[in-house]
Amino acid sequence: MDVDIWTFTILLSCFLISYMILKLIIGSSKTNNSNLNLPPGPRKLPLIGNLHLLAFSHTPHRILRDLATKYGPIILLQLGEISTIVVSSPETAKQVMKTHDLVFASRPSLLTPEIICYGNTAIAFTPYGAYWRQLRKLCTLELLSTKRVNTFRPIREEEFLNLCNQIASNVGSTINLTEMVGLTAYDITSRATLGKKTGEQAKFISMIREVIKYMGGMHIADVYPSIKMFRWISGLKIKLQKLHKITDGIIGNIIIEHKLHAKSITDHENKEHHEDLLDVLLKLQESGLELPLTTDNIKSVLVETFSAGNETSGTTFIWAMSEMLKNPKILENAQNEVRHVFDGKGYVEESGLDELKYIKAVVKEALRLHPPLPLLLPRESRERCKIDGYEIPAKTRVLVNAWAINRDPKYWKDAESFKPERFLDDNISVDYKGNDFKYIPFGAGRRICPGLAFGLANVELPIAMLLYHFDWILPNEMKPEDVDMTEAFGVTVRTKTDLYAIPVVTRPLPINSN
Ligand code: HEM
Repeated sequence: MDVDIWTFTILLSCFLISYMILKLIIGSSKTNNSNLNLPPGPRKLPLIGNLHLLAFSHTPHRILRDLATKYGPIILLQLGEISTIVVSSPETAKQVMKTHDLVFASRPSLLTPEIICYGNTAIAFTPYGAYWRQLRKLCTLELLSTKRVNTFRPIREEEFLNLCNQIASNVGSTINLTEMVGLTAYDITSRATLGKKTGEQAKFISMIREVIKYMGGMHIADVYPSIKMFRWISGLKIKLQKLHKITDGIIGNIIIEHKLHAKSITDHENKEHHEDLLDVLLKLQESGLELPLTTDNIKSVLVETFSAGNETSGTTFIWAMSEMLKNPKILENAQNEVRHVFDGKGYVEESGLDELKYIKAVVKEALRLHPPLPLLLPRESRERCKIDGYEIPAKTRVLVNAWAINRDPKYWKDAESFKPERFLDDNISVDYKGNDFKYIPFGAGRRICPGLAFGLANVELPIAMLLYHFDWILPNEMKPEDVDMTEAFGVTVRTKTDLYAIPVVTRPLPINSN
C-alpha cells in the first residue's frame, strides 16, 4: 500500500483548505458510529485517521500483523474516509468468508480497476449482484474450469520448452529468471486467451505490463472517494485513461480479427481449431445470456485475465525458486524427484505432474510463506453484521491478512521456516480450496480465486522442467543464505530484486524441440 510522497504532501496541504476540512467533518459526523461496539484499533489522527501507519509502507501486511498482535485478530482502522477492518486469525477469517460470506461478498470501487476494467465490469472488482454471479458462473464453468485449463496443456508444454531451449543457449551465463519466466507466462496467457501470436498481441502484452505498474498499492483517491479532486491531483487518472484508451484500441482490433477469422474458417479447419478464451466469450455473447454480455464486458474480462493471471503465478514461481536456491537440500530433493519420475522419458510431461508430490509441496509451502496477494483482495460489507461480538457497519472495507494467518505460530509448527515436508505429513491435509482457514493463499468462499487451476499449472510445470534439465548455480559466488528475500509491494508482493542464476544442462532437451 504505497501512497507516494508527492501525493501525500499534497494531501496534507490540501487539508489546510477550509472547505475540505468542513466537508470531512460533516462527512464524519454523518457516519458517527460511536455508540456501536466497534473492534479495537490504534488511536486515530484528525482527518487522516490511521492512514499514516500504512501510507509509506512497502509491507503493509507486516504492519497489520504487528497491529493484530497488539489489538487482537480483528481491528478497526480509519484509512482516510474509509472504515476498514482487518482480520488476522483463521477464526475471524472464517467468519468473514464462510459464516457471513454473503454479507462480505462485495468489493469496494477502486480507481484503477474502475478505469482500466470498463467501470469495474471484470470479475474481481465487480460489486456483488446478478452481473457478478453470471460472470463468475461463466468463469467457473467455461473459462477457467479444469477441463478448459487442460485444453491449454500443449501451449504450456510448448512455451516452457521454448523457454528451456532459450536457457540452454545461455548455459554458463547468468540469466534473469524473473524476466524470462515472466515473459513466457505472458506468452502462454496470450495464446490461451487470444489464440496464435500476432503483433497486436505483443503490443497488448507490453501495455498490460504498463497497466500493472499502477494496479498495486493504495491510492489517495481510494481512501478519500468523496473528494473527487484527488482523482486528478496525482495525475493518476489521466495516466490510467491514456493507457485504457490504448489497450481498448488494441483489444478492439483483436476482437475484430477474431470475428473475421471465425467467419472465414472452413468446417475442416473448424475441427482442428483450438478454442481460445476470446472464442468462448464471443460464443457466449451470441448465445443470449440472461444478462447481455457486451463487447466492453468481454474486453474487461480479457484485461483482467491477463493482469490477474500472470503476475500471481510468475510471483509464486520466483518465490518457490528463490526458497529452493536458498535451501540447497530442498532443491536437491526436488531435483531427485523430478529426475526419478521423468528419466525414463527424457523430458517432463504435464500429465505426469501428479507424481511430483515433493514439488507440489514446495509450491504449497511457497504459497504459505509468500502468498502473492497477502491481503487477498479487499471486500466490502453489504449490510451491518457482527464478528466476534463487534459491530461491523454496512459499507466497511475488509482486509484479510492471509500472509499473517498462513504463518501464525499458533497453527504452524516452525512457522517462519520453509519446510515443504510439512505438507507430506498425512495429518496436514490442507488444500487450496479455502476449506481450512489457516491456509488461504487463494482466498475462500464465494470470492475465492477462480483461476486456481490455471495459475498452478503455470507454476508447477516450469519448476519441474527447469529442475529436470538444469542444475542451478548462484552468480558471483553468492552463498545460498544471501539470496535476497526482500519483499516489494505492487500488484502482488514479489521479490524486490529479480532472481538471477546460472544454468548447467544435466538432461539434454528433446532434439526436435526447437
Ligand atoms: C498462483 C496463482 C494465483 C493466486 C495465488 C491467486 C490468488 C487470488 C486471491 C487471493 C484472490 C482473492 C480471493 C478472495 O477475495 O477471497 C483472487 C481472486 C481472483 N483471481 Fe486469482 N490467483 C492466482 C491466479 C489466477 C489466475 C491464473 C487467474 C485468471 C486467469 C485469476 C483470476 C482471479 C479472479 C478473476 C479473481 C476474482 C474473483 C472474484 O472476485 O470473484 N487468478 N486470486
